[in-house]
Amino acid sequence: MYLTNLKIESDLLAKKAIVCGDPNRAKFIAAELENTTVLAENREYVTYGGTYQNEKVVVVSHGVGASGAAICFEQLIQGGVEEIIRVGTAGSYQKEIQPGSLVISTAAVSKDGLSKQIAPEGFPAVADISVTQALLDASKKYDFKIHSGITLTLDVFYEGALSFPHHLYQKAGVLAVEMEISALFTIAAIRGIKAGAIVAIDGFADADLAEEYDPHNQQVAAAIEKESKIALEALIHIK
Ligand SMILES: O=P(O)(O)O[C@H]1O[C@H](CO)[C@@H](O)[C@H]1O
Ligand SMILES: O=c1cc[nH]c(=O)[nH]1
Repeated sequence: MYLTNLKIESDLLAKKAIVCGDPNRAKFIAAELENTTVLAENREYVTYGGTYQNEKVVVVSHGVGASGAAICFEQLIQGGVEEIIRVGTAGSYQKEIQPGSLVISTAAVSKDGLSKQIAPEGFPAVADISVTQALLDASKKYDFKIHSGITLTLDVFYEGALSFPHHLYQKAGVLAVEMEISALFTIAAIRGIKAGAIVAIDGFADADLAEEYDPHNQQVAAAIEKESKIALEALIHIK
């Protein structure tokens, strides 16, 4: 089957995929594979293939935002992918979750536009339990404090005339905010595949907590390196 937006023949894909927003991060993660090749490129969607500990894996960038990312997720699933881990970045809602930390998302609040247009109101966006367990197990190999809990998925990066009530979600104990996880978890549930997500914290999302936003510093780069290794390790050990 030819997957139009990814511009790839499905038989080039693997059953296991790492996805991330940034095409450069996909390249960085793919460098951890053996026999890495660029399989396809179109728009924000760049697909790498290779093996990790002898398992066939693809690494695919999905761009920024749930709607574009959903095209990527749907086509990967149409192409036979059965397990997907998102390796992202997010803004923290909690003072103790500092930039450079990692968060495993166990579920996401669907504040994106896409999820509510593909599933009924109130449909939960939940990570697959075996993928989450694999991420938690893989993270134990690193001497690094990793948080796990609920994240929030939003379409908004810059506020407009309306303010988003970040403080309510902060008060409710949501750990971090990003822009694609709820779409991934919702699509995975509807299509019957397994998905999970880990994010590197690159700053504080809420204005009350905000410090200077610098997602390109060394601390964040180190966290991205760590989450990439954790995700690859987890991907090949999902039970
Ligand atoms: O770093 P990625 O994976 O792109 O994730 C986060 O970063 C982007 C915003 O800068 C959004 O896509 C958000 O979800
Ligand atoms: O969506 C995002 C991603 C990273 N950091 C944020 O504050 N928001």
